[in-house]
Amino acid sequence: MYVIETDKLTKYYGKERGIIDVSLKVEEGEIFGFIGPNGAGKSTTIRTLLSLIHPSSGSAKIFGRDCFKEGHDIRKDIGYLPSEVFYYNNMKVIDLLKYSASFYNKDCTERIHELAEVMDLDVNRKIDDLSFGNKKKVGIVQGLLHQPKLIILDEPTGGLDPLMQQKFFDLIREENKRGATVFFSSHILDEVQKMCDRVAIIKDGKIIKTESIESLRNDNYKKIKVVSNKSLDSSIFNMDGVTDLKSNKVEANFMYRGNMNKVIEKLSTVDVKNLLVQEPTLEEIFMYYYKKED
Ligand SMILES: Nc1ncnc2c1ncn2[C@@H]1O[C@H](COP(=O)(O)OP(=O)(O)OP(=O)(O)O)[C@@H](O)[C@H]1O
Repeated sequence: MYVIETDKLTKYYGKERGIIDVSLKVEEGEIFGFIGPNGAGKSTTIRTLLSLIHPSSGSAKIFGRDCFKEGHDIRKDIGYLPSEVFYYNNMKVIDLLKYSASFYNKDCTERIHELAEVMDLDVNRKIDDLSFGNKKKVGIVQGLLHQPKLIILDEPTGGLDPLMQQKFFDLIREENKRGATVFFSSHILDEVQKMCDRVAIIKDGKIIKTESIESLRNDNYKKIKVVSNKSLDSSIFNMDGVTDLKSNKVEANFMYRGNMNKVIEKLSTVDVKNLLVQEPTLEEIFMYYYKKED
């Protein structure tokens, strides 16, 4: 059984595209990244999973149960951290957290204080008096206080300083070790790379790739630079697997995905002065997928 399973999940806002045919499978215990630029459909997918909005078509299950029929029950085992948090400002932090805890059939008091300590949050202050970052911390404690089985994070780190981001990531890793599955939406590649086992890339409402971070890195294209001692006919590199070929009289730069021996064969006709084969950065890998689908 998958913790999250969607099949061709589609949401239109009137005529406006939200998401189209989003099919995802998230396994128990994974930290699953969901990455895409602004407007790609990350929040729409999450809000649909949480049955905060209804899909136009397709299905979604969490813990094997239908999100739309059983949303109310399922949510008790989900910790959700929205990208923006809004509160009744004249409440004290502790009162808000106790109120949130009252939705669950367990005593969360100890966990509230543990989390507040880790996140360096003064629970006796009024929400009104908190900075944006501190309000975000309230959201984090609120999302985790009931020790959820599934944690859904929508762009969670906005507003947190680097130290707090680090503490937050450590906290999420601990929750994951405890057994929680994590669905982590972000447009920040670096944090996805550090945190996640697998990642789905979403663009213009559609999933364009689902892959482990490791194989995204390993099975991907290489950046190749060839410098020749003599003038170089770069058209020899017009072959399957080569993209972005740029050249001048003695130099060729290109991306290559395929059997390296084929490149070496071509190089045997060149008087090579220098050869550079580089792994692309994760950023370049993502840009490659975004561009390829245009
Ligand atoms: N309430 C709404 N009414 C109309 N269109 C909407 C609504 N909410 C989202 N959309 C549209 O749906 C698409 C997906 O938006 P969504 O907010 O899910 O993207 P996102 O990947 O979460 O982006 P961001 O990182 O900017 O939050 C966008 O084109 C957006 O304009």
